[in-house]
Amino acid sequence: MLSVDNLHQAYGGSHILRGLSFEVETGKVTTLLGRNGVGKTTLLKSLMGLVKTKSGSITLNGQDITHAPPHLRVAAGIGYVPQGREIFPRLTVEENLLMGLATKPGKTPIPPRIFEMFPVLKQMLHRRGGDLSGGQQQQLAIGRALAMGPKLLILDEPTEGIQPSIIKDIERAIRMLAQTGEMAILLVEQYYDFAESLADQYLLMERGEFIMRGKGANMPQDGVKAALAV
Ligand SMILES: Nc1ncnc2c1ncn2[C@@H]1O[C@H](COP(=O)(O)OP(=O)(O)OP(=O)(O)O)[C@@H](O)[C@H]1O
Repeated sequence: MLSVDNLHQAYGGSHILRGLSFEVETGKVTTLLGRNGVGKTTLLKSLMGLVKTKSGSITLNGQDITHAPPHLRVAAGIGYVPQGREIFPRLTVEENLLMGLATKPGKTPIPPRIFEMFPVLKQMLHRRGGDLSGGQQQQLAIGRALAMGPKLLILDEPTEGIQPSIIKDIERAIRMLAQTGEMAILLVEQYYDFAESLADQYLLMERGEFIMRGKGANMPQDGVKAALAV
């Protein structure tokens, strides 16, 4: 589905991503773990075309998108939930969700599944995004990314600063989305238990390189938690 080959990226003189290669499969959750500042967000930004790739390639469903601008990557089927959510605070919940449909023909309805998954968005449809709690905003950001029916859903630390009950709702939603078999999910996470519970495949990053990788089910025996804590 998504295939990344020998990806390098640098900010000015500082080399951030060092030869990353991996695949993300449809119907599966791939979890990317690593401590603060190792390059996780930079990798996601490279996948979205928000920072330039120095060398290597990014292929989505056989299409080379290494140098494609962000809007074409969205049109090609990548839904992105950025760190810190970045919803539009002055727009209503409904307007935020409609923004997610910008690549679709006018009058395309908001998929009802979003409201089934996150009923609070229906209840708060006409409230301003900025008036929602952090957890509700995270649900809104995920709903907005889902509106256009992505083939690849990328989530950057969706549990950051969120209360435990909403973390459970988000976990359930991600598992359900993977099980539909309609999309691949790439999840960046520092909250180990959440990451382990969802991962089909894991990648552990340290200073712009993968230092461990494997099946999600092997995370405990591979000692990923301890490696993260070092
Ligand atoms: N625009 C930028 N210009 C220069 N350096 C940057 C820029 N953005 C990030 N960096 C540096 O690149 C490195 C990787 O940052 P990145 O945000 O990708 O890490 P991260 O693993 O996502 O961390 P976190 O979990 O804290 O978000 C850090 O050393 C950071 O200071």
